[in-house]
Amino acid sequence: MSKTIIISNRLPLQLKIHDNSIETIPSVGGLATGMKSVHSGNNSIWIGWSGLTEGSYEQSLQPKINTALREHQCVGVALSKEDIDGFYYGFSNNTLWPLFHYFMEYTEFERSTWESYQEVNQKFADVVLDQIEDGDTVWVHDYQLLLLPKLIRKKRKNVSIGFFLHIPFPSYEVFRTIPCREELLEGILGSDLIGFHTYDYERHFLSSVQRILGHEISFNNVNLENRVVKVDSFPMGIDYDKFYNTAKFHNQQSNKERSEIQQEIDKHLADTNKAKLILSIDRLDYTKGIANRLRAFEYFLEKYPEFKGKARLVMLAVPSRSEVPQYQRLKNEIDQLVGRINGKFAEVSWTPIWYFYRSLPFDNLIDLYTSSEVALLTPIRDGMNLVAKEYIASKVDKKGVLILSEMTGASNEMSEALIINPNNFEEIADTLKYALEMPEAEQIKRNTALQKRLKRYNVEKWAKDFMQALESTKQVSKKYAVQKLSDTLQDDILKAYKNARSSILFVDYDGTLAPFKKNPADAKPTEKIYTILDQLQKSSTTKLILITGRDKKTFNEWFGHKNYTLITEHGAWLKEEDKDWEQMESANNTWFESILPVLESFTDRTPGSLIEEKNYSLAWHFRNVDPDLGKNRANELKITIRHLIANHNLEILEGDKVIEIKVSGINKGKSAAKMLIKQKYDFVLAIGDDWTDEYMFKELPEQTHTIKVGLKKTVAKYYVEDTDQVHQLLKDFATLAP
Ligand SMILES: O=P(O)(O)OC[C@H]1O[C@H](O[C@H]2O[C@H](CO)[C@@H](O)[C@H](O)[C@H]2O)[C@H](O)[C@@H](O)[C@@H]1O
Ligand SMILES: O=c1ccn([C@@H]2O[C@H](COP(=O)(O)OP(=O)(O)O)[C@@H](O)[C@H]2O)c(=O)[nH]1
Repeated sequence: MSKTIIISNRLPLQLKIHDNSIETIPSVGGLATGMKSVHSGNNSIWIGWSGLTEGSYEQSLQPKINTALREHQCVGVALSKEDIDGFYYGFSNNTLWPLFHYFMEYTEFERSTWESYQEVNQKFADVVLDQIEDGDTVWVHDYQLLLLPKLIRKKRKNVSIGFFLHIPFPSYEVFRTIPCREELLEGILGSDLIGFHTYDYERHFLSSVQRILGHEISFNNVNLENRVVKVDSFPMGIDYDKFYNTAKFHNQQSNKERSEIQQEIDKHLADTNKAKLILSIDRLDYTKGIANRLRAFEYFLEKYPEFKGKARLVMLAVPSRSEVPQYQRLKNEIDQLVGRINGKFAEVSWTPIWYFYRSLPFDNLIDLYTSSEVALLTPIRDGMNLVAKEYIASKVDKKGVLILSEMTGASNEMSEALIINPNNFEEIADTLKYALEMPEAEQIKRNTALQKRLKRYNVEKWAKDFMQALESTKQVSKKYAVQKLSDTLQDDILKAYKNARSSILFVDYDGTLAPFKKNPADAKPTEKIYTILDQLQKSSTTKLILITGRDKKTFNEWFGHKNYTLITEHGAWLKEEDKDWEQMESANNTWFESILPVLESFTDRTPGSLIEEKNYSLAWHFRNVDPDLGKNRANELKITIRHLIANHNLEILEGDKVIEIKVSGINKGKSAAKMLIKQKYDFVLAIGDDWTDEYMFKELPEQTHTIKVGLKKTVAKYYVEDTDQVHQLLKDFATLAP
């Protein structure tokens, strides 16, 4: 039975060793609770780091550790202290974390931590590969494991791989600054489905993939040579019922049953001078805007002194990544700020800030959520921010006001909150005043709408949606109605070829025999290509035809000395084996003088584009142009030359990143069909990769074996993954050739 494998840096439980016995502490974070529905039953395992470093405990404890993990269907990845320093504190949290949150000034690139990151991703891959079987589904989580999807796919082709990023994906302009940008993108693209919290992160990712790796994007699909990767947004939810029901339960508790913290808060509430509580909860992280929040609160008290003694900030900062220098500096800054502000404003019966630097158990979090009139969450950047959602879910009476930074992923879905720019103190101060004075009816109205949405799209729904989308990515090739050329199908085709008395093979060049190069002139045939073609050419019963959009001159240079049959410029020219070139279609190029100046003006203002002049056609290439600009200019070009095309009886062919203008009625389909009139063949095969080859696939007789290179929209019957597979196929033909 196939299983699901969840992989994240941290496991849903952390291990601690006390006097040779092992304590398992369940993780309370959103991910652990959210994945409960996926990580249940006997058919799922969770792979991650247990929190223990190699060498920090007696080796004899290892079996006990494994058993403790196994009881929770977990498998540990053993990491050393050096791994944690390089991979976790180093590359993950000193490079990727600040860069992805737009803190470029904190981002350090170090060769050694990058190496450690690669090694640890490989360690994760080794454990996964040990556990995985064909047909399994894998869900990889977060920025610590960006290389993992590719490492798994390299070894296991028949598994479904999903990846979800919990933090923002930055804009291309920021992402491009990282030296190992290609490796990171290629690592993620090992997946079948890539998920983000918001559409913005999704489009930033797609833009980087398009600009850095040059892959074609259609809607939210990345078209790789051999696969389609789906990219989508899935805003993570929370376990709504857990927060709501616990808060409800707390509200019903008697004084004695209540927690110590709650009793302290109750005392405060009973005070005649009770101040309204403004809550903030976050890990102590520079992305959370804690220092800004304190300064904004100070400004608020200065601007609206009437709130002195009437409002109090309760700030819970959870210790985090304390080995990273930026976090240590931030801790000092916050300690000082809290001290200064409290010193400046405190009165005998009131201090403006209650500051806790620790983590609190779940029940105490609920106490804070239910007792605070306002939540003030001001991250400078935050992938989602689950605290915002938890605060609203805990408001059983629907009273309370959420002030939320527009830089959080959560703000996209929580428009009924008071949304602020965390850098605008004026706005924060005014919004705080508005929140503290908001009529109850308005609070209830806003929170009713928010709760409804949070309850519906809870974390279980989020996980289910992701898994369903991953399942449906398997259907993509079905959508294109083209079948993968499996080993069995290939054997059938080879058998038919072997039995045929005469065969004809139409083989396209660029993207089929030779992979694309930045400069078309560089895509020269290799020795390997010549060897395969030479072998095929030897067969007395096979006619091999190279059919291309390229110009006669180039093909003559590359293949003129061979005896292959060549068709160039889509069918304008034909060279049959050792004969001379002959014109296949009557064509002229007198129209060049009207079109060339237009193409030149487009080339001048479109950096990276170039014109290819053939005998009877002109091609405008934009492979090396910024992808958006290229697309826009190509559309503009088509409109600009529309009337010229009509006047000269020309037509436009759209290839892969190329617009070609040529005499109407010449195409690969027509010329291939002409070759079949000359002689009868009982085996016909056509293979090509782009739009111009579709003419062949359409025009050739129904029984033709039509093969597309790459999984793209096509009328061909089968597809192969890449040029390597084409080489292999042609080699097999050559071996069988009579
Ligand atoms: O494991 P740590 O280094 O201690 O960090 C804790 C987690 O922080 C990050 O959380 C993110 O995920 C949340 C849920 O999707 C999201 O709401 C938040 O905005 C993110 O910052 C990190 O992504 C996790 O991997 C860490 O475990
Ligand atoms: O003492 C605490 C404070 C917070 N949290 C939890 O930590 C998570 C913080 O998630 P968020 O998305 O807000 O930010 P992150 O820390 O993941 O960047 C929330 O689920 C909180 O309930 C916790 O478990 N203990």
